[in-house]
Amino acid sequence: MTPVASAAASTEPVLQVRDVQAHFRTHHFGVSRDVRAVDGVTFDVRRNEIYGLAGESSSGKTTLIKTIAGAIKPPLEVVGGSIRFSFLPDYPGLHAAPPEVLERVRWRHLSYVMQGSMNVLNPMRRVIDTFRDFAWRHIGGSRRAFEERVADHVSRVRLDPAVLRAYPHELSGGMRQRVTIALATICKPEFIIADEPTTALDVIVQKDVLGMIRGIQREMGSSVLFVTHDMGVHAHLTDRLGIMYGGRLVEEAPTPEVFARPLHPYTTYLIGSLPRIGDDTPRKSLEGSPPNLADPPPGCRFHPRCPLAMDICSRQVPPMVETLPGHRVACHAVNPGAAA
Ligand SMILES: Nc1ncnc2c1ncn2[C@@H]1O[C@H](COP(=O)(O)OP(=O)(O)OP(=O)(O)O)[C@@H](O)[C@H]1O
Repeated sequence: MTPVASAAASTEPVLQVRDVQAHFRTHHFGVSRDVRAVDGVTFDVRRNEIYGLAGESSSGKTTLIKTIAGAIKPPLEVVGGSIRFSFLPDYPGLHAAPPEVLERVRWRHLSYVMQGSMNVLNPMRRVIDTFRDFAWRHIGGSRRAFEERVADHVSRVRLDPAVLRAYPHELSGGMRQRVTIALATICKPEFIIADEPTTALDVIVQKDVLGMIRGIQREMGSSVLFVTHDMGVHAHLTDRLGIMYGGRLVEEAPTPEVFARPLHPYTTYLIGSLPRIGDDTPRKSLEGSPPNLADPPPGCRFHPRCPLAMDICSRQVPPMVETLPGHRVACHAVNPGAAA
């Protein structure tokens, strides 16, 4: 693997998401339902950075990355916006690209690490066969040279190359997750999408796997879109962080800035609810429940739960404003007059 200079993340976007809307649309017995799971999301992921997406359950994180990954199946529909990758500039999203283009792009330019490694590992086949299926056509060369490269690569994620001859069920959860990281990185893709990849692992293995993702990303200079509800993981791993609430992005900033200076009241709550060593004061809980995205509240979707809510909040959607350099937030209380 060729090391790539990796000081600060460059500002050039590899992914440009613009006003994306993805809804679950169902029609049962003459009744139509439109769940606005992703409703107007705009952000960039730059070259050589780990961009985190956070937010509580049902905020739309998984739907957003499924949409970005082109994994759109009914009832999910992309109803607006565009998702442009630098390596696929001619299509407004993977969902709009023909299958032969996707074949070319997947694993080579874009790969995934998902929760539950069994999704990608075929339980009936040895691990090496999965590597052959996904990566050989991109890497080429003789079978022997390919297998040597795979063996070398799995040792980088601290696995004994003997795992390549094993069936997935013979490996522990942590080992399987390392195998999926090795699979996702063997072709040195420019972009890696990771959805809660460590959530099912115990804390020690989780730390190890996160360190590995960071190490490989730095070395390859690739970009990672990393989704987890775990703010502690974001604090340790991501470079920039987007906070989702009710299908929308409500705040975005470099990760240390989000933790040091959260501006949106929802982000303040998320950070305030993190446990701290030596601090026994009870954590603040948030009144109310997440919005019903089939019938979301008008204006700011957070207003029914917001301690700072004003009259305008129930009437107008707050625009996302760059309130401080590199720090965007969508809140009428933080940016008074911005909606005018
Ligand atoms: N197949 C589906 N049909 C209808 N609505 C759905 C479907 N899948 C998800 N939703 C709805 O879309 C919204 C966003 O869900 P999503 O899973 O994207 O959120 P999330 O932030 O990833 O949550 P979690 O962390 O629990 O996975 C929720 O209101 C959810 O109920």
